[in-house]
Amino acid sequence: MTNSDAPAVRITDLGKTYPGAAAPALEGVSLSVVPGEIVVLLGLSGSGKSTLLRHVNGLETPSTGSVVSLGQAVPELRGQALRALRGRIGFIFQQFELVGALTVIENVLTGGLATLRGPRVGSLSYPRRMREKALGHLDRVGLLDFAYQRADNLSGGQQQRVAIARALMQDPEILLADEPVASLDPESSSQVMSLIREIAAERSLTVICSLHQVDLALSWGDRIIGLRAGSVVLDTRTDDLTREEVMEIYGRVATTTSEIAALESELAEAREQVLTQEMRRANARENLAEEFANEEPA
Ligand SMILES: Nc1ncnc2c1ncn2[C@@H]1O[C@H](COP(=O)(O)OP(=O)(O)OP(=O)(O)O)[C@@H](O)[C@H]1O
Repeated sequence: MTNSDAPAVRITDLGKTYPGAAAPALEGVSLSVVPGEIVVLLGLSGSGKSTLLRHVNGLETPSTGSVVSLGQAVPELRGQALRALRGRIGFIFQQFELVGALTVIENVLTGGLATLRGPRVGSLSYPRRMREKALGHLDRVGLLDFAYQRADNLSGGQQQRVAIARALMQDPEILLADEPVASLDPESSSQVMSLIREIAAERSLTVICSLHQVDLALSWGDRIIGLRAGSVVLDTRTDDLTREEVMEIYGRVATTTSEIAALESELAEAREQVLTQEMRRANARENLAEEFANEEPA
């Protein structure tokens, strides 16, 4: 195998059981993702999508099996080596994870912090070349005019575009997206998903994205990986995949429109619960970040 044939991600027999959990979050998961591929993870809430994504950049450690990202055995990496790998893998979250009290450009600049030493306060404390790069990314996501506004003045769709610009500051080779449009309205969702696809094509990025929307997954991804209770139950290119085949991921055969509608309303409810929990966590994180930013130097 030449280097260019090497998978961007190779996962072999991955298992993950969280401490104290009655059942594994992942079990026997094996898959390879080739460079430039756009993969969607689909499955009910709790099926293991986030856990799988978080193994790709070492945010989780496997209980069994192996994860190789960009040629490196992720669970074996520590310290600087792990940080260096994470620098090559961008991550976009459902709740954007911006610091609302900071300006848009400062949020984007934090994406390049790993390359600098010491803390930075205010966009002018970053090198000029980084500010220019950040403005370029903001231009690419259509938000140049918003660069000096507070991030929390922007709509959800705009905030997610800022998060994309922030991820681009890392010059990532892989982009992981954990339900990036779950909290957006349909129009903003479609703008954000189109933007991710366009940017992935421009930069030959490998993308692994978890979604809840079956139709979006079918029209957007090159390949769908379906998870049910931590195991892969479908792994197929989207070209000749039908909606009914995809619905089988959800553990029952949904052939009629009303069955699909019932299942989707169940999904929407589950999503709502997750969203509420994540909003609580995001608020807590943001309060901490603001406290930290306002702290008097010792
Ligand atoms: N940090 C954690 N500690 C303990 N259990 C966890 C942790 N994170 C996830 N789990 C459990 O692991 C299982 C898989 O969760 P995961 O978040 O990966 O699923 P998901 O498919 O991403 O769900 P959702 O669509 O709701 O985000 C669930 O049973 C969940 O409760």
